[in-house]
Amino acid sequence: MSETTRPGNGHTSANTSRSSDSKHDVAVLGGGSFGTAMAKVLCENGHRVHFWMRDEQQVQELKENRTNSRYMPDVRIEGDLLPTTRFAETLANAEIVFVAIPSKAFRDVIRAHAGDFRPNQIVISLTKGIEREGFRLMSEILQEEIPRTRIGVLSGPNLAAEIVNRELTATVIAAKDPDVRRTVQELLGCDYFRVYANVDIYGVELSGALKNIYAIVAGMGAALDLGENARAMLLTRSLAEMSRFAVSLGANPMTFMGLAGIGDLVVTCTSSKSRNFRVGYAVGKGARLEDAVAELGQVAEGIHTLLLVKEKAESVGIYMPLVRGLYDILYGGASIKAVINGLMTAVQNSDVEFILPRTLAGQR
Ligand SMILES: NC(=O)C1=CN([C@@H]2O[C@H](COP(=O)(O)OP(=O)(O)OC[C@H]3O[C@@H](n4cnc5c(N)ncnc54)[C@H](O)[C@@H]3O)[C@@H](O)[C@H]2O)C=CC1
Ligand SMILES: O=C(CO)COP(=O)(O)O
Repeated sequence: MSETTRPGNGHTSANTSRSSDSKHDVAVLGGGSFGTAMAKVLCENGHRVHFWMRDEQQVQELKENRTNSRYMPDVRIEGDLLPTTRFAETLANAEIVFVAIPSKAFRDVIRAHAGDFRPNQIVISLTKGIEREGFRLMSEILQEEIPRTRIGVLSGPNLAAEIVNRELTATVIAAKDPDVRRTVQELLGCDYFRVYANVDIYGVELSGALKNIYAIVAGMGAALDLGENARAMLLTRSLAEMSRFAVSLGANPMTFMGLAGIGDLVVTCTSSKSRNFRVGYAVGKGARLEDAVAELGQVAEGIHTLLLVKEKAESVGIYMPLVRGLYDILYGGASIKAVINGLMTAVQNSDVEFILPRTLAGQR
């Protein structure tokens, strides 16, 4: 569908989809696919967007052509956009800061510039990953590095490639502070982008990171053409496994019924627009993992998240057969066929373990 005929696209130029009358200074950190998508929504909503990235060439291209062709070819960002490589300048006037830096670099970037954040500034993580050291989520890193800011997490079924075309999308803002939730809803919400609220920061953030693992699994399943029943089984057992893990670490199980849980799992496990799905698909077709990642040229967080979750699950004793199977394929040299066979012939167990605990499922 073209931009001009899309249902959510009742407008063709900047400022016409703004949800609130007032213009705010906002910052977006990270010039990749998702930073670009969020900068575009914010510009179209009429805000002044200070857009930080490390690459001077990208900044020049955005200034001259209003495009970021490395990550979003053919997409123009209209409106009040101020791209820069100067971090302090980005934050100086921003009321709210959105961070779209991959998890591997997240702490380093925030720590290096911690002094530039102001007390009470709102800082929202858009990143769906986990830090190796201490199994920290991005909001926990923000809490440690810039504790005097007000922190939130945005997560949901949000393929950047669709958002930049104004395809109808919903997301979740998770924050304890109602003012933070309201501010994000007002700044980002418009006729193609809806923002729902949650208070379970840990559940929203963890599910965003975990679903990347299952998108790789789903990509593999698609490459092998396992069938529709298998696709439904994989998706549902992925949900069971990720919620088992997250709930045992303190998340609210109900979060998995929402957009950040099942919503994000569905979109990434069924779409070839997901980079994690594409990596799984390539490996399922016989590519080596390194080649699949190199070919992608963008971040696929699930590759790293898998290692951390496998380690964590083993250390705290959480049963995660899909994580274990994917790990054996990607890092242990196991054949996909052998892993599938192992999963299908394992002890038969409970469907919904919040109703029938796994330990009781085999008893009569
Ligand atoms: N692309 C998408 O559809 C969505 C992505 N996300 C999440 O957003 C985060 C960022 O992903 P994308 O923007 O898609 O990745 P990307 O691969 O498109 O871009 C990554 C960006 O981070 C920058 N970067 C990497 N290391 C850096 C450093 N040390 N300092 C400064 N910049 C650095 C790169 O230069 C690049 O601009 C990931 O955690 C991803 O899971 C969340 C929702 C949707
Ligand atoms: O998180 C995403 C959509 O919600 C994007 O997924 P990928 O990182 O796999 O592209």
